[in-house]
Amino acid sequence: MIKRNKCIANIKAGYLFPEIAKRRREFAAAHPEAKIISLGVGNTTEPILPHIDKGLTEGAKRLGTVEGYLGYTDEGFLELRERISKVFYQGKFAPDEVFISDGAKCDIGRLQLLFGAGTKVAVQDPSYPVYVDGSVLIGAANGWTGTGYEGIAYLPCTAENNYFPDLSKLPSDSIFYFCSPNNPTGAVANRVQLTELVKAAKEKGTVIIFDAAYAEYVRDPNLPKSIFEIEGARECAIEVNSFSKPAGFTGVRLGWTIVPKELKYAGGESVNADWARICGTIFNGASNIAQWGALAALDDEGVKEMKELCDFYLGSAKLIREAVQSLGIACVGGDNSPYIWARFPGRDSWEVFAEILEKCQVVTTPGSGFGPAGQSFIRFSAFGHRADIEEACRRLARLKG
Ligand SMILES: Cc1ncc(COP(=O)(O)O)c(/C=N/[C@@H](CCC(=O)O)C(=O)O)c1O
Repeated sequence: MIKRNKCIANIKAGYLFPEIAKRRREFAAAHPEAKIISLGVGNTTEPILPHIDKGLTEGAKRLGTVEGYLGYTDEGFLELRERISKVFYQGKFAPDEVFISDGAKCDIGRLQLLFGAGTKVAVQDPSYPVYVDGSVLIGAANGWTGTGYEGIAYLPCTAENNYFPDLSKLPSDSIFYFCSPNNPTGAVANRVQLTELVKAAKEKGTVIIFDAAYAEYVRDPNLPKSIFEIEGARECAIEVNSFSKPAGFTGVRLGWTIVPKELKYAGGESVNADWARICGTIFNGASNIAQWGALAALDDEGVKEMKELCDFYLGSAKLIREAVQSLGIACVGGDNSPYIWARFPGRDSWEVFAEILEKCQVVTTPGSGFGPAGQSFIRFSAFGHRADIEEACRRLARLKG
């Protein structure tokens, strides 16, 4: 009989968000009258705005015509790769450094293949679970020790260090997943911090995998939206990004990864060439319809619509932050990100999750699901219809006393 892949045996049962969905179903079954509101999974809820939606629908119609039909497009439409470079990176990347994908999570999973088993992995703690779970699945980390996975370097990002890690703890010759604006803390690294990060990575031979999935939520003009705003990043960083949160493409599926040609392995081989080989071998390209939608999102009208959508969710984040703060609960985030990170000192995150669900019929995300340093925190997501956000904020008052 075939033996089970030990890497899958190593991973704790249940990815975070399906576990939350399971507990929500159980609660709903026990309380059929409850009108549950989700401030949990960061899944967009608002309709795609007209100009971008027209890009998708016209793209779909094109497929029904002889002259418009397109099959496989491999690394993606040349025009889309050029426009991503122009709109987000001042044109400083050649099209063959821009890889179109079916989403940032999918690319994060595939990027693990570039570095494979036995690579040292460092993450911010807390952070998006895919970095750690993906590393365990590929064999770059081992079993659960009770507080974390063996082989992962967890770099705490806490109130005490203003949610920026101590880079002296960054292992050499590792890959370091860095997310800014951060999921779940909402912290955005400033230019000085990212400059320190690039300097440390180059000194240590570390590759930064910079996850910029929430970059379009940054509203402070002094805060960087990309690691490539920092001198020297081309030699030590890969950037992953997505249309999910700025355009509402969580179900449409369209992301991209930037792999600069300057990025080399220890032996001088090209990481960009290997990424092209991996994508060409196990990925048959993003949907053409999604790519036409992304092209619409990147013209002047589409860029305006993405800003409008992000502003809408940021408005909801502000309401949640005010509601949580009015309870005397310390929290961060929500100003340049759609997540609020609230601290419940001395409490177990899953217990607070259960209390909020019980008392308020509101689903949240327990901070411990993002890593050991997330214990005693709760993440509130601003992705919801405004009426639901307002109702959830009213209900949170039940936590008083
Ligand atoms: C830092 C970060 N990077 C990538 C993604 C997913 O991007 P896409 O695969 O492009 O939709 C996400 C999505 N996160 C949501 C959805 C959950 C999930 O993707 O597993 C959440 O944290 O609630 C993310 O937070």
